[in-house]
Amino acid sequence: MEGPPPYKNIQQNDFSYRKHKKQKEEDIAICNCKYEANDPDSACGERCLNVLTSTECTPGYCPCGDYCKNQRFQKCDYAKSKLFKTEGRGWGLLADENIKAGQFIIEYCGEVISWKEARRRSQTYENQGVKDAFIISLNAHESIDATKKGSLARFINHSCQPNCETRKWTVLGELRVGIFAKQDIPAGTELAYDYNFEWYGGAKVRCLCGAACCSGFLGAKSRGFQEDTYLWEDDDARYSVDDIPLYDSEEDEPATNLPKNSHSSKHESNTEVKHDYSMTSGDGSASEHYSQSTALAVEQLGSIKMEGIAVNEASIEVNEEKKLYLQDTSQMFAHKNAMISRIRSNTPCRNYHIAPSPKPKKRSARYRTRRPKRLAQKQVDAKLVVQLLGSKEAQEEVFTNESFCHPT
Ligand SMILES: C[S@@+](CC[C@H](N)C(=O)[O-])C[C@H]1O[C@@H](n2cnc3c(N)ncnc32)[C@H](O)[C@@H]1O
Repeated sequence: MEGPPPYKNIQQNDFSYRKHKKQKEEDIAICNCKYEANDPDSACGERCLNVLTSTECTPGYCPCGDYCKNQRFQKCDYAKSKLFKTEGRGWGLLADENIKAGQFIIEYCGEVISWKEARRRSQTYENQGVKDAFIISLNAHESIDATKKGSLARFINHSCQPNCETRKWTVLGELRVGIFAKQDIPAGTELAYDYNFEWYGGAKVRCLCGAACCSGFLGAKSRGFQEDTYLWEDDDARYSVDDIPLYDSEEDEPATNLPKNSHSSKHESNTEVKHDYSMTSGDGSASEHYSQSTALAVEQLGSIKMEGIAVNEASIEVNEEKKLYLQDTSQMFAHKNAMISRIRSNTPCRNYHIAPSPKPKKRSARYRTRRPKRLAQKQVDAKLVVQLLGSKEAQEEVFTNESFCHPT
């Protein structure tokens, strides 16, 4: 049987992009554990101060010496696992022994690269037709790319009901990502964790994890995905109100009868919506592009494709919005390891459309309201209206102004 596409197996992160941090002696965390032969947990077990802060003990500094059990990343203290071919999800990893809840299974190794480099690479991989995503976020500034160099952890698939999870540990001054068991895992079971996949555009990949609670697509819970899905619904022809006149039924009041303040508030809200930047999918059909392609992806907001009119005026504000979005995103990444998705600038799915806007107002697409009814001039028979009006003053007022509203 044909194996997975070639990659270099590594058991420690690769630091070609930058040097490994040099830990200063004063920064080394030393626990106060004391090894006792009759208590195996005494040598840096659950109660070890370093374990409690997800920091590995530094060899030569740990009071337990060779008995220290808190050097699992450094010693590649992995659970046994093996590769297997899945149905529809490429390769996967199986537990090759019984694994206990909480056990360290394997490190997610790869090349440590900057966030910017991750973006650049993901675009390159996309262009090269790499189908699977292997870049995960390490912190707000860096990512781990296991595409060309990585450990077996790169084969662990996503599940919406996972038996594993990622955890970050500090090892010799550097942050590292480990895969840990969330529950007891019997030998022969597929290992899976929740990718927290960040979707920023491109094909929506069907999730084939098979869990009852499956969210349907990789990244379905991510902000980008949800906004995109929301906007697609908003643009659905069923919700279009472009051709609906100002008032819809006989019971509706004509605009001329509306109290002044209510008219102005209506106008205000219209203005607000008009000023809103609507980012909409240029081609709705792309949202239904349930591709099986799973090329790895890093967001590419820098290459936003703007279509429509009034782009110039709007662009400053859009950049603001973009900045906020990026800030949000990096903050999110500071808290979790996310498999990263990319905007594919060449897919129709992500054609941002900037609505014409005389004076832009900052509002998130998330809060975007439906497009307002068009303020069409209703043709009014003024004389008829006047006859129906009660007061003389009103009649005079209307006759005086009749020329303004009567059709000519
Ligand atoms: C880190 S790789 C996992 C290993 C990959 N299966 C392989 O053959 O190399 C992530 C990729 O695996 C696929 N994948 C993982 N979990 C999946 C799932 N639940 N449903 C569909 N595809 C999945 C997607 O293509 C994703 O981009």
